[in-house]
Amino acid sequence: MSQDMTVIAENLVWGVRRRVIVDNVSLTVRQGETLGLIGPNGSGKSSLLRLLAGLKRPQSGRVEINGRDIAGIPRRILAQQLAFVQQNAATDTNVSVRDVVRLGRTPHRSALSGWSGADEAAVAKALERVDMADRRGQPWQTLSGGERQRVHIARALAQSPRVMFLDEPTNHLDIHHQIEILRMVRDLDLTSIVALHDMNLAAMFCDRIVVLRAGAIVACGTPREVLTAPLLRDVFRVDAAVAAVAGTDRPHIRFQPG
Ligand SMILES: Nc1ncnc2c1ncn2[C@@H]1O[C@H](COP(=O)(O)OP(=O)(O)OP(=O)(O)O)[C@@H](O)[C@H]1O
Repeated sequence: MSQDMTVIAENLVWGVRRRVIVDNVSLTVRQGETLGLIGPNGSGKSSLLRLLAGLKRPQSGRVEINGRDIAGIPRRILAQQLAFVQQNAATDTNVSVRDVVRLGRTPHRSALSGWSGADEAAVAKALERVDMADRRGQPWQTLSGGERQRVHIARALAQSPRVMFLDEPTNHLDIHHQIEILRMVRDLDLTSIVALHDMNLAAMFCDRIVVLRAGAIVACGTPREVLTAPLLRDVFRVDAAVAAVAGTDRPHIRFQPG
């Protein structure tokens, strides 16, 4: 199998009754790239992520990963390649942190194989990466919101995916962990698509940014190309001063009270 984990969406359309929620979206996410998805509340970021990950079927259009239409890939095979970190995902059974992260190994195990050294190593490394190794025995229900979020990210990492989808992964996280998680996502050797509200974080960590409004792409490019004062006014209805961060080609946004 080729190792090229390019994600290609062609003319995706999805809606509910007469309302179009994802409106003819086409995009390409290159192997190894970190793509940011930004847009106002309700602009369709989560819906688009779910279509791209094969968790929802488009009404028309298609998604191709590694050159294959994902509609034709069995769920288990897809889960060996894609991981999804949901917004406010719930885990409501009586389990420990380690148990939650172990679930990430499920797609790689067969009914006959026992828990292997490789499984154990993947879980240990994932817990380490999100700074939760010393909490592995703690009951899930007792974790704080940010700790739960980090454990869900660890579960996705334990899945050893080639493509990772993250829906507002920095929600609930303190600033240190916001930066650490996004730095890790950027530096991992995988293709990632991240819905984010914080545009300065998107500017810092994404290779390219797609801007959604009412389900349609209104801009796509590098943070410098996309995050301009006119776009922020037009799409997000805020006044902002955008400056280049010294020594980089990345913008920094300073929002201005009206
Ligand atoms: N199953 C559904 N039935 C009805 N409406 C839906 C459904 N799923 C999504 N929507 C609507 O589609 C729109 C887009 O939702 P989505 O969650 O994709 O937006 P979002 O950009 O991720 O929003 P946010 O920034 O608030 O998380 C919203 O107005 C939502 O209410």
